[in-house]
Amino acid sequence: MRRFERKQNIFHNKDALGESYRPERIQERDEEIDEYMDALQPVVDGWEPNNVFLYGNTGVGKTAVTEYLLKVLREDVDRYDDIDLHVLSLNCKTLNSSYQVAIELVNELRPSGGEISSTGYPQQTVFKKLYQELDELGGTILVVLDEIDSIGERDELLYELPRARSNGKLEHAKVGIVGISNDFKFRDRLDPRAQDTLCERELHFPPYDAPELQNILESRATVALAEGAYDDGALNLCAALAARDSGSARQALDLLRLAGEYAENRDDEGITRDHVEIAREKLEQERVVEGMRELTVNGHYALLAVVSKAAQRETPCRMRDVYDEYVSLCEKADIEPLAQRSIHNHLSDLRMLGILSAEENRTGSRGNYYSYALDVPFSSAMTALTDVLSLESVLEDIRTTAQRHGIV
Ligand SMILES: Nc1ncnc2c1ncn2[C@@H]1O[C@H](COP(=O)(O)OP(=O)(O)OP(=O)(O)O)[C@@H](O)[C@H]1O
Repeated sequence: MRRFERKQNIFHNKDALGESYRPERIQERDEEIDEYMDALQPVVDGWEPNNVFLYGNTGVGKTAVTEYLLKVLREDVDRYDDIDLHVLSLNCKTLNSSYQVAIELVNELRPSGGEISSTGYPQQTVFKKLYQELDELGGTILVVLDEIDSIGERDELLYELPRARSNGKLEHAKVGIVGISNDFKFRDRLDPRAQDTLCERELHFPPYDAPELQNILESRATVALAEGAYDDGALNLCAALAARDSGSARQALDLLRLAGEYAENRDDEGITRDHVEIAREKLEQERVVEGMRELTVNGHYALLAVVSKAAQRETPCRMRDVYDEYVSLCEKADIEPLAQRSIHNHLSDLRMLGILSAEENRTGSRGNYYSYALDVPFSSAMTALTDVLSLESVLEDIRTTAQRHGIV
């Protein structure tokens, strides 16, 4: 039987490529950090904090920069005796109303054993309890709400909390909210009053380009990887792939970590571009499988229709043609097809998930239309569909057609 044996020829500190690692230094965000520091300056000056709203795609450093700056801020305000700074951080992912967020905040502020139950109170009672707790703590309190968009339409807390002091509900505490989101539409959907308060200072974090990701990776690789276990080529490719796809540092780091695992499992001496290519395929595959979980059966069929068109080398193809293909697949599977409008919505979802791409074509007087194509490798989409659809003969036909057209 094989036994475990320590392998550390590739990784020096693998955790440094993981999600929980806090980088010592933040690369490529000098401008955003400057703006962010300006927004937080009133804290150091002893005034009421600004409310700050940070937005940008996933993996572009919103959380990393926030954690880094709050650490610096805490250290720096230590020099001033008259500032008593507290930071309350909450990820709102599973909390979808002001009520739930307020309950979580109250419970975070209360000693263990003194928590309140998550149901059964009128909202204003929970808010009142929150103000009491905040006032008891006193000083300057920054409430960091990550993934704040989860709060949805019930966003009353976002305008009531920042106004609590001026409305006489807080006496001792000066509260500021730092909201973080990767949903670009969230801000526009907010109640106008909440929008005015929360977005007092807005900071946009744009996606990273390849040279920026290269620098971030280089700095992380020196901590995470063993000396001589990687070359610029491998880092370059991780940076280029992530920049082309999403501009996310998380994606670039994931690629590097996975490529390192492949190299390690195969007892190779260092990470090469080939390992990165394998890692890319694996990550893409995971993304499709993950995305597929969110789809209904008809979403799977909509994707199958595009996959079938791709097998015939007929993508990008128009909605009309995707729909005809979808109807014919439904007939083969003996299911009732949905109307074209619904399939259009499914294709939009697939596009949002990064599984399909859509190209806009201009036709002049007759308006514009979209052409759809796969945005993931054909083989990844096929594997994911094979897992969720029991349609062996249809899938086999598509596979044969693809082989005939030289698509693998
Ligand atoms: N400028 C940077 N310098 C160093 N590391 C970075 C930088 N930007 C991002 N990272 C790293 O990339 C990963 C993702 O960053 P982070 O979690 O901050 O992204 P985010 O914008 O908050 O994403 P999400 O919206 O998905 O929460 C983390 O491991 C983080 O340490």
